[in-house]
Amino acid sequence: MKAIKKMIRIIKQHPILWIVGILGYPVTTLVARLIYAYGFELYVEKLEDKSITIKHIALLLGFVFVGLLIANLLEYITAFLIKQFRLSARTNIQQEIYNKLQNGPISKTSIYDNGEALTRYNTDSDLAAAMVTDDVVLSIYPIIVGLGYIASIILVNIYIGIMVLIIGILIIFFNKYFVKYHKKLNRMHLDGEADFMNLYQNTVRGKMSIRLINAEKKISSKLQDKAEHLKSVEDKMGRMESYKIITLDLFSYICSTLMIPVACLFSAWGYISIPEVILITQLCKDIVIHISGFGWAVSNFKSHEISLDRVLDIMDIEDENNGIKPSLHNENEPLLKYENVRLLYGEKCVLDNISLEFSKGEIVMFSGQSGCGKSSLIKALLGFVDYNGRILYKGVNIKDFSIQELRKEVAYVPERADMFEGTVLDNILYGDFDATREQIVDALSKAAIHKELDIDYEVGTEGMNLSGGQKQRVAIARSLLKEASVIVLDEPTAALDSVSEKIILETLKELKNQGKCVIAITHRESTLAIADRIINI
Ligand SMILES: Nc1ncnc2c1ncn2[C@@H]1O[C@H](COP(=O)(O)OP(=O)(O)OP(=O)(O)O)[C@@H](O)[C@H]1O
Repeated sequence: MKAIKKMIRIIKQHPILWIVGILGYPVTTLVARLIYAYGFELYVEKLEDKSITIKHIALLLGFVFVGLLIANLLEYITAFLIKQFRLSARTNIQQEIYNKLQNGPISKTSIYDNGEALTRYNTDSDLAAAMVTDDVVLSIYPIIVGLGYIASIILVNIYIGIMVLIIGILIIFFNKYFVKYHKKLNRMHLDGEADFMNLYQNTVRGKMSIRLINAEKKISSKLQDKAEHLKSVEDKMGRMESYKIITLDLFSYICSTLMIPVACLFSAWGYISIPEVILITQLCKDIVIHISGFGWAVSNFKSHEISLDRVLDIMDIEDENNGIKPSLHNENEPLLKYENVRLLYGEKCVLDNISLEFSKGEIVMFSGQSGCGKSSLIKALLGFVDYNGRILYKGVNIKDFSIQELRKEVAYVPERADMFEGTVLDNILYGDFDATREQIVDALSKAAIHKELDIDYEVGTEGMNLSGGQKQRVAIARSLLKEASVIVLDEPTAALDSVSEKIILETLKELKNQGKCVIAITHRESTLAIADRIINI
């Protein structure tokens, strides 16, 4: 029941396509088989009253042929529909995962960075889509077709019908053990894959550091260990499938074969005719194969459910708050106020009982021991770290208005700024796509970058063609275009020479004179010198 509730999230995307695709295949197969059984029954009647003619045989063949042709055509169409649904479900899941990772709160989404995000995006979304489509079709198919057959056999001979039912229940019971084991293995496999991808990506990015510390062999053996762990889980999965074939399938075949002598016995006792023996044994074989197929489908269904859970973990994250727009500044209120703020990473408290005020037209700098929580304190303002207590902007609790609107008011230059594929100009324009050429040139010169870099210079993937200090200054130029009221800079001068630092400090003073509130984190004495207030954390 729980699984169905979870599946509905995905099915809701195209319910009609799903229903027709899921039901079409087993229903058309059943109809085709029933047409065949009906034709066979008519044939037996004619045989029994010895009135069979070539015309009857031709009619039977024609009847069966047309029936099967129509059924196959419908089967083909429904199989096509379910395939379409599966592909669109996978794409929709992937899009939702991507959007959630972009729009969900950073404090909740960052645990899915790297390999974990990739595994959930690729493997889990595919298996989750397979669960709501192929696994459901393969589970429903034997139920509908098997029950239809059992009903027909019960109609022909109630004792044989009940025997088949008992065998079916035994097979399903037997399969329970495999379901549990399959599920456990699948979880191990997905965790192992994410773990492997995490290390793999991490080492590809960090290849320079790895060479510098001569750790190639160590890292490569670590990666090898993880790959071997994955392989051993895959081996176990393969072995489980083999055990299943030699136990469950063998059991099913023995049962279906045993039905032939049983039906003959019933015939010898005069309960059923010879043609009925043929019909029953043929149907019994079919039923037992279907029931065993049901066992396989349930195993897959249950183990793929883990993937559905893993994609729902991400899909259920709520977007960042989209509350009201900020109200006008009440001149009596400080521009920004922290009230008894307690910063949290999950259960871990980083800073407690922080109360601070910031006004327009001032430069406030934070300094303090590494790891004491300076960056986290300003990240809370931007919604990147969870906290208790209140942060007020223009007198309004920031949790009450849209985080996107708030971010328009606050420009943030992190310690390690992200660069995106494209030119210096492309990267700066993220601050304001409508900026004029004069504004861009002005921002570049205030960020002390205009003499060094041409605006059409390609920054490369993740800014690999720029130095650390250049990246920082491009990020400062980007933030200057934003025209924000609060400018927050994390170690803005740490990677700069004294000439560039001087230009940046002049820019900060200019921002202050324009009535902006400048907040910076720094350890550098020369930078601290221009602060109106220094707060030691
Ligand atoms: N995503 C995270 N999850 C859990 N703990 C974190 C996370 N990010 C930071 N921390 C912890 O929070 C504490 C404060 O980190 P923060 O980066 O705010 O310190 P900082 O004062 O800015 O340090 P530095 O001067 O070295 O940059 C540290 O103990 C760090 O281990």
